[in-house]
Amino acid sequence: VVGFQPGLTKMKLVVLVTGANSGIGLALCGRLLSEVPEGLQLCLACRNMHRAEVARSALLTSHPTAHITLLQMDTSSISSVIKAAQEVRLRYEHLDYLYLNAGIMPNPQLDVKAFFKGLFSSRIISMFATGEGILTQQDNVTSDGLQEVFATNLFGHFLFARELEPLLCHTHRSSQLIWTSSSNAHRSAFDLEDMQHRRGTQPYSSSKYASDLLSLALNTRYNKQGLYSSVICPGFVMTNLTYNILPSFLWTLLMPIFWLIRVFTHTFTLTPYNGAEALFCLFKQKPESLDPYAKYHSLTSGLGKNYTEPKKMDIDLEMSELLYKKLLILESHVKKKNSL
Ligand SMILES: NC(=O)C1=CN([C@@H]2O[C@H](COP(=O)(O)OP(=O)(O)OC[C@H]3O[C@@H](n4cnc5c(N)ncnc54)[C@H](OP(=O)(O)O)[C@@H]3O)[C@@H](O)[C@H]2O)C=CC1
Ligand SMILES: CC(C)CCC[C@@H](C)[C@H]1CC[C@H]2C3=CC[C@H]4[C@H](C)C(=O)CC[C@]4(C)[C@H]3CC[C@]12C
Repeated sequence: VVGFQPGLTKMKLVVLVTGANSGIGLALCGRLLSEVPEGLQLCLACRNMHRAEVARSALLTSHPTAHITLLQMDTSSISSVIKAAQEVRLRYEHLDYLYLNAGIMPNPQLDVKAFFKGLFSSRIISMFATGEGILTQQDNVTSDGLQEVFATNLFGHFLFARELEPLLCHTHRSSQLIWTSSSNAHRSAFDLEDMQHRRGTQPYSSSKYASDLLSLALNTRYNKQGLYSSVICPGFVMTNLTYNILPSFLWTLLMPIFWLIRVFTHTFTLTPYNGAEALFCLFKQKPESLDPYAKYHSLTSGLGKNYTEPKKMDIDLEMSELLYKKLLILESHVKKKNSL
């Protein structure tokens, strides 16, 4: 196990970040290490170990005394998630922070007509802030027979957190689950009868809305056991996830315009460092003080100042409970199928 030192977990805060080898996840790791250089046992959970090694080396270059371990996990694969959770249970007695950040938006398509229509409507600011109604994706099916976006962004994380329950639930010590959701999460894209979004063209929005609902249900279930869940939106950030939407030369041309747009909507955080603001902010908050109905947004002002703002989500308890029950049924189904 790369960088693993038994006994270390007793003194340090244990933080595990999924999708930690690039973008917002990697930026968060850098920010956490700058905040608590010595007091952190950081575990980077990544599907690609080569990229994980590169990320670990980069973090160690800027934080040479940091304790960083790696964990192989593909959140879209049931067996990989179960195996990774087993490994975490062997390594640690307790997890203080579990950042559920890995995510995909495969084959994104910009609806150019809807975009230009939106440009000349009153929806313009919200269109830029959320991307609502102008982006579609083409989903795939995993070898477990699940929709890939649902499996990667939501279900793999759900299963992982459930498998880590003994490390997350303690009456004398609190733990935090922090989901990287999105302002692109919309109720209209989500259907309880089709929670994997097999039929629609907005699996990304659906999976993020599901994570907002799930976070609420987790709070209902687990707060008494010291586990708190919250969701954040990093804003619009230039990362591998968004580069795919347009050709790279167009992004370069658009950059000055994006800096200008930031004057009107602070949601254009643009860099992974800025996007990680809300994730970093929640690290410093008492979980009991957080609002389970709020999404915490990373925002960057026209002058480049970062801050975090909570906004009420369009979710309700009844729907969150129904989703939770459906996820439990799917969990027992996939475990049975994998003979677990
Ligand atoms: N960029 C943006 O504007 C926004 C991003 N977000 C969310 O932020 C999160 C981070 O994305 P971002 O940093 O932008 O994009 P990146 O593509 O840079 O990061 C995504 C991370 O998730 C990992 N990942 C993807 N699929 C899997 C998988 N099956 N198993 C394990 N890890 C996986 C990637 O690993 P690998 O290198 O192996 O692909 C990578 O480390 C995502 O959840 C995204 O939805 C939310 C709102 C806006
Ligand atoms: C001149 C045009 C071709 C410029 C098109 C710009 C759009 C491609 C982008 C404008 C706003 C962007 C987004 C906003 C919200 C993001 C959301 C929070 C998320 O989770 C994923 C990515 C976004 C939808 C992002 C995607 C690109 C834009 C629509």
